[in-house]
Amino acid sequence: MPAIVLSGFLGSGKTTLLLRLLEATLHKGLKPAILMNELGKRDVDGIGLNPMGKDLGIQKLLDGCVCCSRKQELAGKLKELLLLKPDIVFIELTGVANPEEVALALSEAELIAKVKLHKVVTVMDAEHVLEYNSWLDTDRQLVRTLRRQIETADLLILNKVDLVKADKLVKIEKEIRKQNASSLLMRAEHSVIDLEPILGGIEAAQGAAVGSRVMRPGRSPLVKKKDSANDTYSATTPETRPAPSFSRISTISLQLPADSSVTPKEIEKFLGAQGNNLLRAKGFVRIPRKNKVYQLQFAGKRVTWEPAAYYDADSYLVLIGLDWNEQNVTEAWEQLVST
Ligand SMILES: Nc1nc2c(ncn2[C@@H]2O[C@H](COP(=O)(O)OP(=O)(O)OP(=O)(O)O)[C@@H](O)[C@H]2O)c(=O)[nH]1
Repeated sequence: MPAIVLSGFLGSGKTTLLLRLLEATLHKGLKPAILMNELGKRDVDGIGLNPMGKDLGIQKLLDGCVCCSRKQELAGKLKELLLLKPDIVFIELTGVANPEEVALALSEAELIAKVKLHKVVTVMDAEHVLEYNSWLDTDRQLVRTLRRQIETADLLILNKVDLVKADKLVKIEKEIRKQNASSLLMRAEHSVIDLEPILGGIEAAQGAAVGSRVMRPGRSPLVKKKDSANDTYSATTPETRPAPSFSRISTISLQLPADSSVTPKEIEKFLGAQGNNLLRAKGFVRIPRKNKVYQLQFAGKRVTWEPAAYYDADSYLVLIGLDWNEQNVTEAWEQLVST
């Protein structure tokens, strides 16, 4: 089973790309499966993920990162997907995952004969990709991870170009090229791109015709040692392992009572009050005045509300933050929803 790994910082457009890839895969008459990893305790992205009305094989790994705390579960989830006999599996990582870790996990003994890494795709938010160094400078591990996402990708997608002026795009591309000079770099709005560079060759995947590939090592000395027998990186020697992806990120799940009269504006103000500590927020909120559920997205410091007719249960938000005081955030939320 060929695997395509989707990486990229929180909110850059991975799920948006995943939806396009799923549609394209189905159009080709291929059967996709999905492994979604979310940092938060509750799923948001996987809800309503049924492109072209199809229910797809999907496994979710919540509440942690498949590259570290949930790593042991990766093999089990992939094996469950294999039982569905898909032609391809898409693995959407959390925004703070180092794709190298997943590549290593795929080369472990129990998976190596069954799952082959086909492509690593990294999606970048054009509006913020150059700011991460200064914005996240308290977490050097995280900054390193974001560099590795770029350095090790086979394909780089500079997404959200609608939010950036043309001359700045050229500057961003130059900076990206310093980190990865050779991989295909494409501009995109809402992750619309020619998908052939990602999906090309998958037709031949049935019967394991797509060969294993070696992950781009990039320029970092962290992962270099290749297991020549298997043409993959060795996951056995500790000194060759990539550094952990991040250190000071944590998530909070917040509940909104059914009878709450909190307005979208108040929620936006609450999110804004978290400043640079808040990296990402998403969830579902019923707005009583409209008697409708909306999906809230806070990504790259922008908030959007989309009607979510496919979701009709409790209101909740998942927040991902860096270096924050979880208790303060939770208390501020409780105060907001109780007034
Ligand atoms: N303006 C603009 N918004 C975009 C674009 N691509 C995606 N978005 C929006 O950005 C938000 C985050 O997109 P997702 O696809 O969920 O991002 P993600 O990388 O999967 O997010 P996480 O998995 O939470 O890290 C959503 O509100 C998208 O609609 C784009 O090109 N331009």
